[in-house]
Amino acid sequence: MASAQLRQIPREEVGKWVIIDSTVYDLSRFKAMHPGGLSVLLDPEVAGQDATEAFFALHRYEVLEKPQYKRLRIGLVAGEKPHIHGRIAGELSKVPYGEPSWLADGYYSPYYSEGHRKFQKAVRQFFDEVVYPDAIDREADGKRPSQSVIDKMTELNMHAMRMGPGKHLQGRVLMNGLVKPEEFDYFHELIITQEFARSSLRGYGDGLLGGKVIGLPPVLNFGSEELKAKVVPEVLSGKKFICLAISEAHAGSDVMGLQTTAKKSEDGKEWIINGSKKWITNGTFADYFTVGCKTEDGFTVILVERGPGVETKQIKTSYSTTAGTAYITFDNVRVPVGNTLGEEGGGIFVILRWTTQRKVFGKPLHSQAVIRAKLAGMIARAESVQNWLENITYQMCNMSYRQQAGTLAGPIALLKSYSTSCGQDTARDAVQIFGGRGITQTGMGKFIEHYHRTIPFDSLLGGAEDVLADLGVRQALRAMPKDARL
Ligand code: HEM
Repeated sequence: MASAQLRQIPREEVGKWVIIDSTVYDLSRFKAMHPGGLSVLLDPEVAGQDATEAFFALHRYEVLEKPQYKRLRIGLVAGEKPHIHGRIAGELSKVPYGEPSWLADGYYSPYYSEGHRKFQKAVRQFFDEVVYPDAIDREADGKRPSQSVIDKMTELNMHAMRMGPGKHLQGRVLMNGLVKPEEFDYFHELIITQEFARSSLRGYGDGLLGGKVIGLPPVLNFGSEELKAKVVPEVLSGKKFICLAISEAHAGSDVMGLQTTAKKSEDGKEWIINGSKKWITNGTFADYFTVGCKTEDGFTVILVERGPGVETKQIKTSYSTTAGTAYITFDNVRVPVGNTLGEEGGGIFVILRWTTQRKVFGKPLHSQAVIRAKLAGMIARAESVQNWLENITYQMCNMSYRQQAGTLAGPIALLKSYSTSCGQDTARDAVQIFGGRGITQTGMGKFIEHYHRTIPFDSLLGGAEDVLADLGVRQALRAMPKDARL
């Protein structure tokens, strides 16, 4: 803050002005424009007084940071210094349980090295300074994330890092050289994912090539060399967007019930695709579509480039339009057979392998036991999810890709289901604690309102909660020893 240039005003001379956090504000010209009205500012407990407590009971800190309100500052109370702060770019929160325990003061973790810590700090700084301001603006205007943010992410190779460890990182400078490609592991990926979530704006986060995280792996793992050489660099440099187009109006998580068809042309050189897809993240602005199709042999995944016969329309969901959620129609779209990802008829393998891995009053309020009980539940849920997540990440760091697919699909499905159900419980509790503010899109409870509104997405995307939990249990049942008895 530019407090250094502000003049010193003795407390007894503050007169008609107002003090907030040892800073003196002249509200005379602002009064009539105050969104909270005039009368509150004329209240004898506010006008000419220290209104710090009253102010922070009603506003988020960021209100004071806005340039139009910064101009109302005229001085500092002599001999005092402001000490209240909001979000400080790049810094860790000191609020208990406000960070995963490995980032909390005095805690240890077997999973993270000094290198991970430096990496986390740099990623947070980047998110706070570059991503967060754009997230706020785009949530407000509903437009797709700014290309300038996508380009800055490209400079750090963030798009490539979001795909996890692997060959696609070779030869790249990651996070300005902070981590070598061969050292990048699943904990680095986890750090990026969690910093993404911290921006608190669910739709925007998905808008930042969220479709790529699920749409590109089938290309990387099952595409021909020719296809990869063209598509992967374009997508990882943020120049083109890709999305995963599986679900349909008739079939959500039920992949085998899809109705979009792909038939071979007479000369056998092309696929001809017809059908529609619904709820496709990034679809409105995607250049490539990883499409699940019904074919003669079963279910086949095919990469489609935007072109004749492909149409995308925005779907208005209860999260923001920044995610580009689309309804897509394919009308006799012709695609070279070389765009087949994996085996013809082998599509279920291509998709399931990825979707199961997707993660992804008077007295203070806390003086009431019922509120503390809610907080206890919220803390326990967040801590248990984080610990389970770190354990699975650790297993991933030590298993081959094949072992991960075989051993971890069930636990990941259960963890995904558990974490989104915890998230929904926590969102409900948070709204109860915040009251009306928790259902208001502006002001103090805006992130609670946003979270409560958007958490159901996570419980549905990548496999509905109940379906995934059942998948996890079925995998466990298959592994039951045949000779074990009670
Ligand atoms: C620098 C001084 C102030 C500024 C710049 C300011 C600005 C604002 C803004 C931008 C809002 C809209 C709320 C939001 O969406 O976050 C608001 C609401 C409000 N303000 Fe202020 N305000 C100031 C001082 C005060 C003071 C001293 C009081 C008296 C206690 C007050 C009482 C209120 C009330 C009651 C609301 C409505 C809150 C709600 O809708 O929940 N404001 N103010």
